[in-house]
Amino acid sequence: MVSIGTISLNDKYIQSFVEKDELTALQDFVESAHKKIHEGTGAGADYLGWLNWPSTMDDAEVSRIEETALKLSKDVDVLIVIGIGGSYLGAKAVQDLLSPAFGRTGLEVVYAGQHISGRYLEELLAYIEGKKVAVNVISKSGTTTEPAIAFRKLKAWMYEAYGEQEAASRIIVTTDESAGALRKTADEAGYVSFVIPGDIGGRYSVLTPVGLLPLAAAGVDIRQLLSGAKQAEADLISTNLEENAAYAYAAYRQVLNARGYSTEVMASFEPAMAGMNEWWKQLFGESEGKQGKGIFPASVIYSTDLHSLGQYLQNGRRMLFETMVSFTEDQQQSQIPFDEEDGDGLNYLVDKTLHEVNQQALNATAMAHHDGGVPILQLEIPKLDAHHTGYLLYFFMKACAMSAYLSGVNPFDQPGVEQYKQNMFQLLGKPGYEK
Ligand SMILES: O=P(O)(O)OC[C@H]1O[C@](O)(CO)[C@@H](O)[C@@H]1O
Repeated sequence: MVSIGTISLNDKYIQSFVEKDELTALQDFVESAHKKIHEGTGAGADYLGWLNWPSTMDDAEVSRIEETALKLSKDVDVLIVIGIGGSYLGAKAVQDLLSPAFGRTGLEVVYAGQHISGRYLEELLAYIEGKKVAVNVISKSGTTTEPAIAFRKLKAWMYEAYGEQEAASRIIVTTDESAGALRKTADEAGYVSFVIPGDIGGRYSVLTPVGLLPLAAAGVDIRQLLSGAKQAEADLISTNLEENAAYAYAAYRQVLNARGYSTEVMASFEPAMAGMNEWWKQLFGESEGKQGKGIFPASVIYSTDLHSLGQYLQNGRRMLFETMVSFTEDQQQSQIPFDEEDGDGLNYLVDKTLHEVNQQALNATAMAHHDGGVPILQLEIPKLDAHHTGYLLYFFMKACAMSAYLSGVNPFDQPGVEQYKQNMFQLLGKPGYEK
């Protein structure tokens, strides 16, 4: 168990697969990768801005985000966040994790520009008819096709619905400080704008205005989110694998990968984690999947997926390891009621809460999958709130940088994402892409 700091790494169900020596053998490599991260001596060092971001973010900018969100909450029914990949996954992940599943009150935050579905966009346009709408378009380049199409359509709708001046006051741009098509548009049209720091890539940008503005608009306490990340920044500094759970997680991943466990399944027993799983998949998938290397990131929500993928996890091809994320505190104390007839035979559980039952489901699944040949890492988080969510985000970013450097790749580029774009531009006849 590596438990210095807020998140503990429980390695109980890994010990029969990995010898302690295998992990400690990586200690020197961890130290060298740590230098790459902290001294900026590795590949992609121009994109290390996220490392000290929680402790250095300008407080006045946090206030400006909060003020903009407050104004939106008074003037607007629906905020449409337009972006793809790292431009929206973090905000959606945190919003889904921290907002109630039902009966969300206040400003509604919805997403567009993550795909080219005409059906989705037309349904969205029909949905916002008669509502007070604002748009936050998020794109560093401003030319990514999917969000650019969504923005063009929504902008046209807004100019038609509100007229030029009011529509412009309802558009907020988050983009590069000085470069790119969207910066030019924002400056020319006089849109309110926020800056994506030049040294922070999309998938590491959730704690910048990219994630913070939509989250503040959705009612998330962004100062608590940042305070958790700041604590993680301070905690996850040791190079000792016995003291730094993020580095131990990264090192275990690489040991397992070397043993042929090439797929990692992120598993949670909390359905609100589904969005976080998607954010995590982009973070690790884009950071590590290159040069023919990388652990394939997959995800499940249990118990739901125990009744779809559970069979495969238990008895299928043995190239999987699981990372189970759980929250320790029972925040709801939701009881199972007594039933006189006990037709379902559940009366034996009446003195237990759903949290306790769910925790035993996790233990039972971990035991079963372990016995079926699946190594399991367990990340234990004390509580599900904004502070601990901020901690978790930073934990994964730090672990990802370490893991990618350990595997010998640049954690901060994504050259492979271009290939489909080139083909698509050629097929669509974009000028300049004829060949
Ligand atoms: O912000 P942009 O330029 O629209 O790019 C969107 C996304 O595309 C990527 O560059 C590649 O998937 C991500 O890192 C980024 O979040």
